[in-house]
Amino acid sequence: MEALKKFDGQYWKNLFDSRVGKTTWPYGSGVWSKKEWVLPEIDSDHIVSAFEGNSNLFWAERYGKTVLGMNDLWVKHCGISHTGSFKDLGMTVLVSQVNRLRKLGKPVVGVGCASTGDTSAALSAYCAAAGIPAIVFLPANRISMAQLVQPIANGAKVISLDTDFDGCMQLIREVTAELPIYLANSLNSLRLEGQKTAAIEILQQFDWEVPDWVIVPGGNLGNIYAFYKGFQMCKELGLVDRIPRMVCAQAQNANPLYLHYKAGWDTEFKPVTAGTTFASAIQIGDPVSIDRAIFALKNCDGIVEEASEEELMDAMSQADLTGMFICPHTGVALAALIKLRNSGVIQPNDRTVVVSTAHGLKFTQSKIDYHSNAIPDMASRFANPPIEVKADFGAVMDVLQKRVLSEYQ
Ligand SMILES: Cc1ncc(COP(=O)(O)O)c(C=O)c1O
Ligand SMILES: N[C@@H](CCOP(=O)(O)O)C(=O)O
Repeated sequence: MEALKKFDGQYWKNLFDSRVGKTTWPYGSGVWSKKEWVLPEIDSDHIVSAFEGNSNLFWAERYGKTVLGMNDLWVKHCGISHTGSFKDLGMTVLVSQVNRLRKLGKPVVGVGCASTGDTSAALSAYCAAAGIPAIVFLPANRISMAQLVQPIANGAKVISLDTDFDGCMQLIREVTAELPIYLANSLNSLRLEGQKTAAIEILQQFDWEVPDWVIVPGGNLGNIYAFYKGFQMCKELGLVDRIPRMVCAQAQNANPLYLHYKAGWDTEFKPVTAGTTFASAIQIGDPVSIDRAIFALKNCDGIVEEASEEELMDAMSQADLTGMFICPHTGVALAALIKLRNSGVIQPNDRTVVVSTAHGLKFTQSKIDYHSNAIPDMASRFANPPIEVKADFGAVMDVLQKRVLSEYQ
């Protein structure tokens, strides 16, 4: 920070703005366009990048106005990315550093992680791009098919374990303590250095105006800290004069941070056994970045909210009906927003950013189940199942009359 403070806020804003929309290596990446703040000393030739970042900050006009009575609701689509989740932002940094270490002759034989599906996808892709062996520990039958196929296709060693994510995490920590395999989960701060650029990017996309709220779905809890760090650096280095309040949103079935927040922060943190949730990538009971998350939330006057399965699926489905195609984790964040709007904590004119963490196409089975009304004990209020019609002109006209034209009469 001392070195960065030699330049003023305007210098950094001009530098970062000058790199947007260019392809100059490596600054065309949203992460590496902030290289001086991320990993300044790495040689550009050692960087492994898919030009990640620079993701769409989408004005959710229809959803905001019709569902929440809000004018200034935005969705930061971090999941519209190389491997379909925000993990690319951190993985480019971690794998670049490993690439550098290997080029310097350090004994790193491979990189390993435990994963609920997105970290493994990102690790496998970046390692494959650099020719570095990747080893991923996955909880058997707990991740989506689209997520599972990603490391398989990218040539990683996929170890499917008969345990949950927390069990996989425990094992990978033990294994990497014994073998020269580099640990790629978010307790490695290189990951967070990359992920923090999404926060800087939000400020940049708002022309360095600070939103009132940023809502982030939380699981292993690295990302909420990464966002805090990005915002805080912008404040400390003079690019903005305040930071937003943040909300960490958890699934009710995997809510250890929420329980800790409700208990008043000062009690001892108790991990939980995470239950099944459609937001499967945040089915985590013993988050590795718990201390960082608490630090971040305390320092931004943050809030933790939770969402039931029905609330998160309804929120996701209703958002999809306004043209988005979001993942269930983003549904958790939107459900938290609905609660905070209803309780008056978030005001109609507050500028609010919901962080969308993965692409909806990775979680199509949950959408199919919802729209087929196939989820037990769920009303699926926004289900839109296909209408099966005989291939006959009269039958088709009949259906259109009843299901389409009648709505306009
Ligand atoms: C899609 C998705 N959303 C949210 C999260 C939560 O991020 P974090 O683990 O950094 O809290 C994860 C991973 O945990 C994820 O894969
Ligand atoms: N959702 C994550 C869980 C692991 O998180 P990490 O950020 O610590 O790697 C995943 O996709 O694996």
